[in-house]
Amino acid sequence: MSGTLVLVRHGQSDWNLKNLFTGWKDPDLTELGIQEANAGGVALAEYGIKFDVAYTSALVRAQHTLKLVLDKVGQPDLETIRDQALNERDYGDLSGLNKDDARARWGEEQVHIWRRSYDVPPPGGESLRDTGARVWPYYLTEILPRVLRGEKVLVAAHGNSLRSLVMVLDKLTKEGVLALNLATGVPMVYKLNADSTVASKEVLGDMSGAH
Ligand SMILES: O=C(O)[C@@H](CO)OP(=O)(O)O
Repeated sequence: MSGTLVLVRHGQSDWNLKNLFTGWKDPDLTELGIQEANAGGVALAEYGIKFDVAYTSALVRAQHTLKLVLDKVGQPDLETIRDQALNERDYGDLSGLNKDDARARWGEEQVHIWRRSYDVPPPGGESLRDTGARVWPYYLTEILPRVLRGEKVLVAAHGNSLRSLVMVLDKLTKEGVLALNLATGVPMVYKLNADSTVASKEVLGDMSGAH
């Protein structure tokens, strides 16, 4: 057995609440988002884990989530590395638009394809494959080596940047990833083998609450 990788999606953001495509825009957490992040931190504290390092994106909602989780696990001063490689998928021209307005304009099916498909990019933005093309190399070169050294690594990031990672870790197909929605503030605990394959996955909470 090698190390442990914990992934957590940020809590509800102001733009999740307003039902706006967010991408690289930078809203903070709502009150509910703060509660969700705190609940994730409590779940990790009860699980009994102490981290060696944390990673997050260049966006406030993920950084704020990480801070709340680290406070709950009693490690407020943990080494933290921020990198835009872990940012949310760039939503391009959809950024800032209301998701219901987009459905009315382009149709339910087209909007679902932009939101959840593997390789269809929203206009001017990144597909999940494009997002994975920056998340996965960052994971392989920066995060995975530390896990393989036996460290316990926490990553606080975003719905789609984490979907691109979970797709590979869980060996999901292009079709399988369509149905993957990550809940906000619910930690996913992966134990990795020395060859970097997944030995076990545990979800510390209810995955039904995606925004
Ligand atoms: O707006 C976004 O950036 C994301 C995450 O909230 O939305 P979606 O659920 O469409 O991937």
